[in-house]
Amino acid sequence: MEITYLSLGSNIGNRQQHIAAALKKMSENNRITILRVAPIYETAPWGNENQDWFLNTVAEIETSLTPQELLEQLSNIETALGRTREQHWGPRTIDLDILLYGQEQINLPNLQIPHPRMTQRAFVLAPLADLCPDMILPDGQNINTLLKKVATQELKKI
Ligand SMILES: Nc1nc2nc(S)n(CCO)c2c(=O)[nH]1
Repeated sequence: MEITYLSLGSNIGNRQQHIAAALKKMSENNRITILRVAPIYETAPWGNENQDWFLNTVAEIETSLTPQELLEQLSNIETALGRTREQHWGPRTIDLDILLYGQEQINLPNLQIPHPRMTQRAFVLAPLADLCPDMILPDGQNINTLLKKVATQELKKI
């Protein structure tokens, strides 16, 4: 069993409901145990600023699924909740990203762990730091140092 951190985000429709529904579907998988969920943040859109603000949080889970199996389960949940992949980095009903899978470092065409952009994103680092204030990433970076670097990205706890 590995301790895994997931990013959840939504910026279409009832954003809080989409996040709650995704967590519920995860909890219904008997190979996933949700241990803790960070506070939810309202966050400025990153990457493509020309879209609505998101709600984001991070969930800490324990899973016996392999990283690839977990990715597949998360994709199934996104589809079940009406995710359509129109625009890259565009609006979405729900987005589930694997941030960390234990201390593993994975680099496959369809799966990079730790998430390659997580250190650039306040909407990931802030809730992750709520759960793990002294986290050191597998490559040795300190979460508090990283948080300072993204301090200009707007977000607020709801
Ligand atoms: N604030 C914010 N900006 C984002 N840009 C992208 S892409 N995404 C989707 C996650 O990759 C988000 C997000 O979840 N939150």
